[in-house]
Amino acid sequence: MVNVLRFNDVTYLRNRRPILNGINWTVEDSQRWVILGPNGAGKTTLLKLATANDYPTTGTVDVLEKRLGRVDIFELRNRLGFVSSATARRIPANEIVRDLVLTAAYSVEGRWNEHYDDIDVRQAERILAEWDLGNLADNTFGTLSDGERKRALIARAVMTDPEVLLLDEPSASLDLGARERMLQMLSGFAQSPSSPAMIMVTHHVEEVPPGFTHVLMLRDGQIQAAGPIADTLTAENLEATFGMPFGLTVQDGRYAAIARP
Ligand SMILES: Nc1ncnc2c1ncn2[C@@H]1O[C@H](COP(=O)(O)OP(=O)(O)OP(=O)(O)O)[C@@H](O)[C@H]1O
Repeated sequence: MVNVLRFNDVTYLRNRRPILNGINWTVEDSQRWVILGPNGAGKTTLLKLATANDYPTTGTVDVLEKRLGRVDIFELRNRLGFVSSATARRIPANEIVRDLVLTAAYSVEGRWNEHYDDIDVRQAERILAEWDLGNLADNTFGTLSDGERKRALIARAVMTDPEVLLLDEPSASLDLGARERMLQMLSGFAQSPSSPAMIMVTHHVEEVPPGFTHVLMLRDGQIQAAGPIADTLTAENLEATFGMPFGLTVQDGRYAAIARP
């Protein structure tokens, strides 16, 4: 067992305001975590620390057993897969989908004159098929729908065989069909024993893919609840996290929450 993340008493202050406060959190390599919380709770900030894109004000963050502040963060980031809405903005509109995935193995965006090994080409084709992008492989990134772009970015992130895959709101802004397709794929990926640890931020319990094992519920920079999803994703904890009462149902591993009058 490897601890892919360990936050020890982490505080993150901006303008003397605690954006994260007293965070203690450990993620093991077999676990798939959902981070749930309202707007402004600190979810993206938590991911910034987990992806070695910032440092805690106090406390310690270990990523893949390396302490932030004592390790070459560029080397560390190469071992992580991270997809957020900012990732999409960095991709040129004329980038071909196949190249977008293939070039991840060579840490570049935009294909120049690299020579690609057969093994990487085969892996890219397999991943494109796995994320239902086979028919779109020759299209440019700019012509893809939002849902297709998100799948393409996840495919690019998994191309490098990351040791942890972090996703910031992968289902946001998708239509019902695209969201359900995304959830099915994330669920399948989460349930594969060969997949890396996963951490996914969302605002909605309806977007929790079956197969995710743990949930961390955040409000005002503090953990309201964290642990195995079956015990932790409860109506009581949702009320504590979102500040209003909910009725919560679970069917076939899918959650749904409706506000109680
Ligand atoms: N660099 C910064 N300087 C000042 N305030 C910041 C900074 N980064 C984040 N914040 C504030 O910290 C709070 C948490 O922000 P964060 O983006 O982490 O929340 P979030 O849970 O991801 O929200 P959302 O769901 O709306 O994306 C917000 O009130 C935000 O305005």
